[in-house]
Amino acid sequence: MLVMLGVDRLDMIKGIPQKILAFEKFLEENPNWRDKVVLLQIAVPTRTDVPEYQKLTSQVHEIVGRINGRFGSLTAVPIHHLDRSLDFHALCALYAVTDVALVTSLRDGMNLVSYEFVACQEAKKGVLILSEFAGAAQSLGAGAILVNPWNITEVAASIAQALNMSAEEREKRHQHNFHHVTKHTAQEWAEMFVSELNDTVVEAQLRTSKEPPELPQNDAVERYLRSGNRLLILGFNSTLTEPVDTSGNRSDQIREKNPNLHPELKEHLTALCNDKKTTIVVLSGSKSEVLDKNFAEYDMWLAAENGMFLHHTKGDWMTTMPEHLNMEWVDSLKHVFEYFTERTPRSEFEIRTTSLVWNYKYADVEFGRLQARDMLQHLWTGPISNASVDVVQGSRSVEVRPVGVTKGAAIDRILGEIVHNKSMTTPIDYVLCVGHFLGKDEDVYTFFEPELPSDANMAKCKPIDAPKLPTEKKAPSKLPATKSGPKSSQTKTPKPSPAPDKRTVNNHSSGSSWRASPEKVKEKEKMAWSVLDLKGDNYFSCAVGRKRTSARYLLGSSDDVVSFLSRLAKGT
Ligand SMILES: O=P(O)(O)OC[C@H]1O[C@H](O[C@H]2O[C@H](CO)[C@@H](O)[C@H](O)[C@H]2O)[C@H](O)[C@@H](O)[C@@H]1O
Repeated sequence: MLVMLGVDRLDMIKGIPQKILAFEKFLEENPNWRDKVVLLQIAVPTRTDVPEYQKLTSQVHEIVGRINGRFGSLTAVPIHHLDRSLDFHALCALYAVTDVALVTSLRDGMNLVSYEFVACQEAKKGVLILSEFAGAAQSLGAGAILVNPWNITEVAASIAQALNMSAEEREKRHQHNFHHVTKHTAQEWAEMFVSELNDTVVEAQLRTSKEPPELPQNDAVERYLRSGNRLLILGFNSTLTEPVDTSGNRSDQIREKNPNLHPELKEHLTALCNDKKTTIVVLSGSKSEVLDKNFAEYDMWLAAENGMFLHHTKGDWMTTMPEHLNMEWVDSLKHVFEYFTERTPRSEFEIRTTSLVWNYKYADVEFGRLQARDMLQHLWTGPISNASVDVVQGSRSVEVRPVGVTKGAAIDRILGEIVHNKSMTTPIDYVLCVGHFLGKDEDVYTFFEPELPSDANMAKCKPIDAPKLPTEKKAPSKLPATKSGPKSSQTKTPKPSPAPDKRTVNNHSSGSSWRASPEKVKEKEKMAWSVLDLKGDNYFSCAVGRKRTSARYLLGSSDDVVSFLSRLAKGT
């Protein structure tokens, strides 16, 4: 005898009459199954004093009675209907012995029963028939048989399909759902929720914070000249690139897809890169190929895809990606990005190794914004509703990346690698961090935030209670002997691949891995911290072309960045 199970509050939205009627139709059409399957319906009483609910109870009892009368025999009753709840252990036991669970909600926010059923089915690998109108259909839909509960014929056919399903197919479907239920736990949800909540706090602070002042260029140049070990972190797009017309006018002029390095920067950048006391890192969202194309000739560090890939222009690319970066969501999102790219003239869609980016910089601004709004709605209610991803909305773009991929999160690892590679023993005492970064990536500004500058006016311009990392980045009295540190074994070039998690080879023993072991990463991060001796006045974070920012200062455009860098290079 196979067991089918329904567990619902006895409520109109649960579609209990529809479920029982579908079961009746199934028995009608499949006489061979009579006496071989039983439907156990636990109908937990609710709002029993409300006449509509009393009516529903009578209606259900009447249908159950009729069906049992019609298909029952001396030895078997097709439906066991219980107007009661069960204690949790009994319920779990019941879930575990069930062959087919039947959820026919006409409307349901989520439907916990489907998750509980899947969680208890590790041994049995039963089938879940699930209403497409239950929220759970979004996450368990791929493993379940989805039905429209109003369509009695369809539900009856699905019951037949479930009962006759081969063991292999049951296993496959179960594994899909079991993986989902065990991976996306309440703990994971809570972490994501808190992280999103924190983001909204940061965004709100940015909205209410005062506009920072212009970069005090004279002071920044003077301090640069007086310091012994400088670190310059530069963004790429709209920071070091030639200005482009993004007025949103409808023009069909042909333009390069990727922006190019500002033509007036070359000479100054060369001079800065050749200065032994200066280390330059271009930290960009762009792919490694784009950065190589623009910066290969300079003696500097390139950090592509928001710091997930790193190399010195004379060395090989390596990854700084966290071990378990999940990119499973990419495939289900691609078609959404394609859909909006096709329908938004002059918008672009880029698949990076660690993110998907839709950019409407060159499209009609108003139309682009409307499309972006629709796209976000589409994303949130569909493919990413259960994925650990961040949707990063720019002024003219939408990006999706795994949670935790930000420039600020990567900088620790980048610094560790640079300090180790250069065998740096003099503390870094000057940091300039300039970019036209997305809000999410502004964490790179706060990463370096040391003590507040002595200037009282400056202090006022800082966002109140902005989230801060340790208040001062200071070297211990003794610097580590970095020269004897282990040599990096990361020696491969990142190749564009749609599924980076598949190529995170961690073959330390062979020495061919291009991901450092967690121990090595930690060691290098520690090293980075120990060579930072940054006083507030020697720290210049600067947002380009933005007004609301957590950076200390502003510059208007990439033209201003070039002119400032030329002053640093010339020492004027
Ligand atoms: O990472 P970078 O190379 O330094 O560039 C910064 C970001 O540039 C792009 O975003 C900017 O342009 C978008 C399109 O106009 C706009 O929506 C966003 O607000 C800007 O920040 C790029 O899309 C990002 O991936 C870069 O991180």
